[in-house]
Amino acid sequence: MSETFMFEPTPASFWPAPAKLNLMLRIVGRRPDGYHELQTVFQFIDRCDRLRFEVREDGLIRRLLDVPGVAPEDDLTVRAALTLQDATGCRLGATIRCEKLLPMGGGLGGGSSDAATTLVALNRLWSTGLDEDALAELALPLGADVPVFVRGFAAWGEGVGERLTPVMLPEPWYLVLSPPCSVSTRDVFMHPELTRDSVPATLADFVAGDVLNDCLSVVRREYAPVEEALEWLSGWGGGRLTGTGACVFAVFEDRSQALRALEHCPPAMRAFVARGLNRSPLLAYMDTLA
Ligand SMILES: C[C@](O)(CO)[C@H](O)COP(=O)(O)OP(=O)(O)OC[C@H]1O[C@@H](n2ccc(N)nc2=O)[C@H](O)[C@@H]1O
Ligand SMILES: Nc1ncnc2c1ncn2[C@@H]1O[C@H](COP(=O)(O)OP(=O)(O)OP(=O)(O)O)[C@@H](O)[C@H]1O
Repeated sequence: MSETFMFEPTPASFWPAPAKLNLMLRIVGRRPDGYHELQTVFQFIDRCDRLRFEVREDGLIRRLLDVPGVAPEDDLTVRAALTLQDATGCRLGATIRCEKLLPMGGGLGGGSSDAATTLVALNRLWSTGLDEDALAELALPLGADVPVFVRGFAAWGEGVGERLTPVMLPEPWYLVLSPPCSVSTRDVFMHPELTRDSVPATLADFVAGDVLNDCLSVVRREYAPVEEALEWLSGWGGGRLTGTGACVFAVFEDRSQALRALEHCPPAMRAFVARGLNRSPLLAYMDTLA
């Protein structure tokens, strides 16, 4: 059996930073600043990074655990905390402990979600009192995926992912494969052969089964492990790419079917089973603090 990591509930003392899946992704244009205009459907899954925050009186922002290959000043949790300090003039600081369980460069949005959880958590712990719209505005410059994690609802996304319309979707089980490679979002968006002029779709098209991801052909050509994962999933009803990859996923109506597929997963492939969620575990965690 492959190396697997099953879902473990996030202990109550941790702030969760859940992963997302892009259930479809169309690239419908390019802005003058080079960013691409997208249409996408975001849904959360119940697999999360785990964060803890300690408020400091000295105003400093400190990171407790290293994220491999990411300098402290580039860490999205640190940048999110500094952004909130700047925006509010808050003189408090924080020590941030971020336990990474989500693969990096996987298209699961782990770094973006860490940033969103930091904004939401420190806004509460520092009593800075920003509302959701203000936090989402601070979120966007940190990354195109950060606003959806701040808002916490499965969404139809347009623009660069900041124009979000909440959607209620089925909440199936997913088998997520994490191929042994990291895909740079920037490299995929820079690729000369990327499709950039897809005909815009509607949410109704998605619901009717149009689950195209325009990054797929470039990513499967450039990254052999992604291609291998997709080939394997073709025997289980077919796989899809999330974001720019590298992770791919298949959809199952119930958990036991997903677990059966997981048991047959090739040994070299890291994989896990997760539940689709229309409401983020971050919001559920906030409910427990009320
Ligand atoms: C592919 C998605 O994950 C889909 O949800 C997101 O659009 C990417 O979001 P993200 O990782 O937060 O991306 P960012 O950190 O904002 O951008 C990384 C790089 O990807 C390119 N980029 C990103 C998003 C976008 N709509 N067009 C782009 O061209 C830009 O070159 C940018 O420098
Ligand atoms: N706390 C963090 N956790 C993960 N990555 C971080 C963090 N801070 C900065 N980064 C940088 O952000 C990059 C993207 O990380 P992330 O794990 O979000 O990728 P991703 O899942 O492909 O995201 P997306 O789907 O949003 O493109 C990393 O390669 C890393 O350089």
